Amino acid sequence: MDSPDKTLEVLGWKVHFREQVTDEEARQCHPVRVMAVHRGKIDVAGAEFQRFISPYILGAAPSDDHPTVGDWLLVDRDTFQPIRVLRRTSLFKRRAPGDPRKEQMIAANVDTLFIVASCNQDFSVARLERYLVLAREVGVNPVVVLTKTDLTDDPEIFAAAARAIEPGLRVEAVNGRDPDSVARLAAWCGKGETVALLGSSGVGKSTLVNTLRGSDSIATQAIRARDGTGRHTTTVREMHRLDGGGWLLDTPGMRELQLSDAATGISEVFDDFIVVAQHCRFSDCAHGVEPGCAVRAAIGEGKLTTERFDRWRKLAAEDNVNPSHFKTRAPN
Ligand SMILES: Nc1nc2c(ncn2[C@@H]2O[C@H](COP(=O)(O)OP(=O)(O)OP(=O)(O)O)[C@@H](O)[C@H]2O)c(=O)[nH]1
Ligand SMILES: [Zn+2]
Repeated sequence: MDSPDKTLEVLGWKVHFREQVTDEEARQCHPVRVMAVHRGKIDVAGAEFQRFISPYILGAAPSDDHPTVGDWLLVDRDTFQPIRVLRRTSLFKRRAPGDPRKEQMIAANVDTLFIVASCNQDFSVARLERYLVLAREVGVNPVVVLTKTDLTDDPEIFAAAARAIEPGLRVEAVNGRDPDSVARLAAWCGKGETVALLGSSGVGKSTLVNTLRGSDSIATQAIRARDGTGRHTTTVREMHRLDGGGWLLDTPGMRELQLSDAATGISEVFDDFIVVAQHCRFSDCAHGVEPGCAVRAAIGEGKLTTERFDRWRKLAAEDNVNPSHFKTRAPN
């Protein structure tokens, strides 16, 4: 597969996937992307076709990878039987409702995660930090999107607070209803790029999706009018085409995602604390009243802030799967 087909590129085919395909597989298989997952069948698109096929990989154990929306899959050229799932760039998953031991896959191969918040009283740095931790865990590039700029006199105050969370964090402020304003997000929504959105209820995710899609096909209004709760529900797991040539993954589970075992993500978002804490006198320092605490010292010198320290501690405490990661070194 030396020159990936243009059609595949439109679907999001990248070097990362092409490199995984052996010469023999290239002769015997088609790479296809899972566009939608239905009960008992998946909708896949390849270089010159789109069709429903069986989701079952012959000989796969229940614990093996099975295809989810966004996945790249190799299928037999003649039978369209799925052969294997290509290694993902990112995977959103959650504990299965009703069975915490099981994991449920939500979406694969998302390039960019739009973390959506609004420029009003709902804005919360702590919440943004939680979503950033999640993005790190999943392996997607996070972009903070601040909506409702038209409802505030000074969106820059919100943007500055978001940018202060970590160096280099991309923050874009938009009026979600205005296509010209939402065009700021075009860089991440171009040909073959896959995006997903996260954010709390009412921040403007559906509005943004509609503007990005250039249509009103995820109609907030109709659903709202019917159930009156203001809740918007998407019922199928599928990829949606964006105006700019990209893809949007907006599956039901996506919006309900919670932080679960975000240990790795927390240490990346708070790596400045982790680095300083390595200089605490005691390896199990709780950064409270211990003598020789480097974290307290850095806060005293104004190098670290109390606000972030509190958020770090809070997030770490919530991570009940692996509470020990608040300590910065493994116990000897
Ligand atoms: N003025 C203004 N209103 C907006 C903007 N974005 C969204 N809204 C409005 O805010 C309300 C909530 O927007 P939605 O797009 O439904 O929010 P959501 O995040 O999808 O909410 P859930 O479906 O509950 O998750 C709607 O009345 C939108 O019209 C914006 O940028 N400016
Ligand atoms: Zn300490």
